[in-house]
Amino acid sequence: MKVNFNTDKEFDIIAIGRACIDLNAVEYNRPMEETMTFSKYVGGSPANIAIGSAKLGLKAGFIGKLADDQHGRFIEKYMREAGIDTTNFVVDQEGHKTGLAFTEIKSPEECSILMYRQDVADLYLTPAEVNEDYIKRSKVLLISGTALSKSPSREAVIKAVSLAKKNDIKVIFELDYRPYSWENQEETAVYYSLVAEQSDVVIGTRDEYDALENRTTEGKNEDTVNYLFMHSPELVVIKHGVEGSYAYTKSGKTFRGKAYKTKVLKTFGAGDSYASAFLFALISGKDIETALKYGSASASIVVSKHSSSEAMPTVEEIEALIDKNETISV
Ligand SMILES: Nc1ncnc2c1ncn2[C@@H]1O[C@H](COP(=O)(O)OP(=O)(O)OP(=O)(O)O)[C@@H](O)[C@H]1O
Ligand SMILES: O=C(O)C[C@@H](O)[C@H](O)C(=O)CO
Repeated sequence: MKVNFNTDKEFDIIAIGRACIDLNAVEYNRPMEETMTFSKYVGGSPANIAIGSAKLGLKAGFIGKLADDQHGRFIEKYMREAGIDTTNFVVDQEGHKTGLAFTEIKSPEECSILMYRQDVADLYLTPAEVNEDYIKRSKVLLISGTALSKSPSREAVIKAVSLAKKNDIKVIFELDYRPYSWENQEETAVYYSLVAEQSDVVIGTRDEYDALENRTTEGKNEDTVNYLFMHSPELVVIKHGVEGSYAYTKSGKTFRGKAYKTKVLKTFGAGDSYASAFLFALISGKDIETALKYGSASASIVVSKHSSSEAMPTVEEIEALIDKNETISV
């Protein structure tokens, strides 16, 4: 079963949200207090997804706000050289800074991210900086949930969603829930449900859907999809870490994607690499079952490497892993 996209578009995917810096511990398998050196990469979930999908051959664009500093310029150059259209990046003129994410790798299972996101430029994107003529040129608009956490970025994203709907562009909502970005869970649930109900495809982990539904205990996938299918979504993807993922269609079908065996270095980056390859496969006309394999294989490759963005795999690497067929049974 496939998802249909508008074929006569210049861009396959335009992402909106943050493009930031990841500083990943070079000395790992220890607490960050003992890490003296970090490697710099472009980061931020929607930027990682745009980079991953461009590496797989999609034509990607980006809507976001960058700091007028060395980090902002590094991000723009890196993304442009990765083949992403960066013409709709706005450069902040009010002294806001680039978001930084320091990653701690204590062990392959124990990873955490220390975020510096006070007054970050990406959350100052305004509705006036979102351009209808740009969004109209894409098959897909990819929304990252964190961009809904503060105004004016929140309103900018809501405007982008309504422009996409007006122009018959598919809205993909990657929940990308980062609790520290939000005032409280009530607020998250309000904006997450507002955007999820208007989206065509929603992708998130079980925990993220619990945030969307404002639950304190783990919800059931069946209840989540029953709720979302009363609204716009035609496809809902729910990820369960190493236990794999499920894709549910409005027409009542369920598909399961199994995780692939790998030597895990760290766990972050899994979600972004999964989304980029899953969307690449769907937009390239592959069926949902195959798209789940692409997403899982891509994630399995990225968790074995040091970064999230730079480590995004090629189609050949993904297909080689799928062909090996060494899935994790849980
Ligand atoms: N340890 C692992 N080994 C192999 N594949 C994995 C592992 N962990 C996750 N994956 C793959 O990555 C996919 C997404 O992982 P997960 O559900 O943890 O998403 P996420 O929480 O969004 O990721 P992130 O840690 O980047 O926020 C899974 O469906 C699975 O296919
Ligand atoms: O999304 C972020 O802001 C940080 C990411 O770039 C980081 O690599 C990560 O968390 C990926 O899951």
